[in-house]
Amino acid sequence: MHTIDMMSALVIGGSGAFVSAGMMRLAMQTDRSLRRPLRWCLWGFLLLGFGLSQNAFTSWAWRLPILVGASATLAATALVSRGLLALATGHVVRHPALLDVLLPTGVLALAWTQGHHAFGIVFHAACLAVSSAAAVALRPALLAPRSAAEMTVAATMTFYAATWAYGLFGAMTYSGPERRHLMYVPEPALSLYAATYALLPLVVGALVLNLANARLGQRLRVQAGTDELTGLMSRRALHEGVDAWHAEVLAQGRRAALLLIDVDHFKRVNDTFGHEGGDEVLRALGRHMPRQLRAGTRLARYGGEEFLALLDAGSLDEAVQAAERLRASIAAAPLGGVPVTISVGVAGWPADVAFARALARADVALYEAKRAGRDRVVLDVEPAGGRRAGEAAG
Ligand SMILES: Nc1nc2c(ncn2[C@@H]2O[C@H](COP(=O)(O)OP(=O)(O)OP(=O)(O)O)[C@@H](O)[C@H]2O)c(=O)[nH]1
Repeated sequence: MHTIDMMSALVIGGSGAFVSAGMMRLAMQTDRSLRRPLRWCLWGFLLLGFGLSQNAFTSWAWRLPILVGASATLAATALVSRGLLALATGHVVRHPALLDVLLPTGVLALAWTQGHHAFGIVFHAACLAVSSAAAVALRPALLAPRSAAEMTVAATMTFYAATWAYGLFGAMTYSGPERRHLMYVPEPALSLYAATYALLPLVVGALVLNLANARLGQRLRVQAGTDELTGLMSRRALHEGVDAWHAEVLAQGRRAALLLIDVDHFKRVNDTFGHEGGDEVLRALGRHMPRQLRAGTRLARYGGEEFLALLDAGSLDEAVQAAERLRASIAAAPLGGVPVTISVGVAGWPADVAFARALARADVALYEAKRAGRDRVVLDVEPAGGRRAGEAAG
């Protein structure tokens, strides 16, 4: 009865592994960057499907299929673990993937010559070693997961390692006749094992896809939050956290200030040095400006040659001084081989004022700086009774 359960499990598990291999093939087409780990999983599932199904269908009298099935299962565990590890933690195992296939086959072939009991023990010990190594490597994903997918993968690998540990115990204490299906756990646990191994290829396949999706989403989020040319925060990323940042600064009893920064006569830079030369200046600004501003300042590329810095300062004067230091440092040294200057509009962002309103005030101040001759910093004075930007600082 249990033997038939095990055979059904091998058929179901084998089919599931082949379906999972197909899913890996499809996923590889959607995203090239994850091709390598997905390819390892694809080969792993193919081997697993082959190993499980040929064990279900070959004659009971043959012992060789047991060796082949065991080698395929062990190699599959190593390959899929390698893929899961790369997807969950970014850690890439260095040795060639072929070793994951050849090494288990060699070890098991040696053990096979020592009879079924020794073989069962070595097989379980090897599977336990491979799956435990993966579970240990995935520990960060279990203890401090960045996504539910990561945590589920780590939990599944831990569970999988535990099943091999119990299997090893079963193989070591087993003293009956040779079993064909390699599972030497006591009879009552056999059905549970059958169900587990029937479901596992599909569960792990779904997890691999989930993890690949999470990786992809993470990469897209980073890409969306980063300006491609300068490596600074994108306008969208700056907008996302802006209100929380404002509340935090005010809660600390500090002033929030906006520095709207625009490169002067940038059209001339492009006209003289070409668009590529202009891009190089923007890249150099992306490297230079964060070094000049205090750590923790949120700096984004806001438009073509326009940048926005969110500053927390003790006073608006302090913010103006920071802007002035930035302006002077850029005027003093050519960036990307091109001498450029910047104009900066500074505005305070008081409590109960919307971000858009504070930004509009910084824009007015920037306009004043341009109008007054560029290469300067102008502080906007929040209109009280209609005072205009530039009057206080100009
Ligand atoms: N190379 C390069 N140029 C850009 C990029 N984005 C915008 N620009 C150029 O920046 C220039 C901005 O020109 P304007 O808005 O007229 O201003 P300006 O020449 O800097 O003059 P002022 O701002 O008045 O000092 C335009 O020529 C845009 O084509 C970019 O990503 N790379």
